[in-house]
Amino acid sequence: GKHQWRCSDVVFLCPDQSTCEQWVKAISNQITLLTNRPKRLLVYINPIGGKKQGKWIYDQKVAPLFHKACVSTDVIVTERANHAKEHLQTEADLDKYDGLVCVGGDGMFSEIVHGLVTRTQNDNKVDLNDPGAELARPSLRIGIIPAGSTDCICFSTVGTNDPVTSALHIIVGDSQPMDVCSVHHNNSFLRFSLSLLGYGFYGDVLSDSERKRWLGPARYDLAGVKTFLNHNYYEGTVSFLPAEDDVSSPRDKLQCRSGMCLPENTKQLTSTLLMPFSDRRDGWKVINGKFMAVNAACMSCACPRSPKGLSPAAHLADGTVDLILVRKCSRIDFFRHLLRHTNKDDQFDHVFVEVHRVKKFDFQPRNSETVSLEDLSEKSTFTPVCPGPCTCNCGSAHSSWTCDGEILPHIAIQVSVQCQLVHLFARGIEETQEQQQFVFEDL
Ligand SMILES: Nc1ncnc2c1ncn2[C@@H]1O[C@H](COP(=O)(O)OP(=O)(O)OP(=O)(O)O)[C@@H](O)[C@H]1O
Ligand SMILES: CCCCCCCCCCCCC/C=C/[C@@H](O)[C@H](CO)NC(C)=O
Ligand SMILES: [Ca+2]
Repeated sequence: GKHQWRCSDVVFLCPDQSTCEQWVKAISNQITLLTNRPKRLLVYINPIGGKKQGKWIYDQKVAPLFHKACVSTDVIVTERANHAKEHLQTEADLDKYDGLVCVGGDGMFSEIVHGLVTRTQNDNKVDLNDPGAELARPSLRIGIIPAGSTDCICFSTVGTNDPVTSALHIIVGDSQPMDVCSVHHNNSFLRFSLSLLGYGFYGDVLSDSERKRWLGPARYDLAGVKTFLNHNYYEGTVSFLPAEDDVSSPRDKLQCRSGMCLPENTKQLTSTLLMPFSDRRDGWKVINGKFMAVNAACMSCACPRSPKGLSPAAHLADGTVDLILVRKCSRIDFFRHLLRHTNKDDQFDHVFVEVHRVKKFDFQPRNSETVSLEDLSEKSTFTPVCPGPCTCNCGSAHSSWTCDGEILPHIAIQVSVQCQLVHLFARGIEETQEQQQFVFEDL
């Protein structure tokens, strides 16, 4: 139930010992032939993510399963932020492994993706600072054992944040391609975004919640209430290159399900992704406005707090990102919109909300960009950074971007989707039995 997998024992009865041994040998041989199953994994554990249970979860729930399945592991418990990233970038002997495992939350997974992807670009002499560069794809898959606060990437790719389920997807060698957004400031690479890139409301929530990390996962609730009460809006210009209209839409109610976002099914969607960078302004649209939030969801961003996610129909591996613009509105309207993140109502069905499926977008804050995080760091996000003296929540304030829970050092950014850049040990969210039954009856 609820996308959770469990181990189960199957008892085979046979007449004698030698038949039994033959069966065991035959089964072992068959399993050895399954080349998609990893045999050797490099595991990184973040001991301080979420409720600080990462090490316990791995030792108690995951390691025994890997042992049973004859998967050997090298385990590194991180000692500081960026430990895993730096190890992957410079030291790790990646040829020894069939995959990586991340025990932690979205921030820890982001570290591992940054380490692996940067290492792959260095090995292939690809310049990450070039926004038009075609990035090389890493050969190793990554498994996520959820042990964070939000675990959005695990939830959006598996349908649950359950360590045993994730361990079993790793053991059976599932493979799910995943889009990654690259974020640049001018010609300088800032970060990759794997789940939510958010300016305005979510940027402010994340800036504030980082100061409350000692509260654990509850920091998001407290920061959320505070940010909501502040009710800030921000002015800026969003320019974007839309995906082809006839392919799919963020409002088509077609949720990304297992098998949908496989390479053979997404050729049509990705065929025009490799356009020369000089042509980038052809077909672009520009929107100026006052925004409560500018959100870019590379995947649905489903998580326990928002079971359908910020963009329920976003696809994991179609080479697009859903750009959600929430314009200035009343507090009560914004509350209605936020509430719909948590229930089944359509969060885009408001006049002040628009959503676009795009391949690339730029954001430019009003008053042009000379503001960087260094300029902002001394000032609280809740004190508007205005050109002149100001005490109200006026539109000349700047927010900051949250990128998978990290704050970006710049506000003017350029974003492009790197189609299927990484692969996870996952298979996408499977239809539940009731959903399958429903489709069958419909047919
Ligand atoms: N040993 C460590 N000490 C301090 N920080 C660490 C350590 N190992 C990793 N980190 C950092 O901790 C940050 C948060 O970790 P993680 O994402 O696992 O948990 P979370 O923030 O609680 O969950 P979520 O991202 O799902 O909301 C990561 O950005 C990572 O860089
Ligand atoms: C009136 C009730 C309002 C409740 C609104 C709840 C909406 C929660 C939506 C959370 C979306 C999370 C998307 C994932 C983001 C992650 O990248 C990041 C790091 O883990 N986590 C957060 C919380 O930003
Ligand atoms: Ca996508």
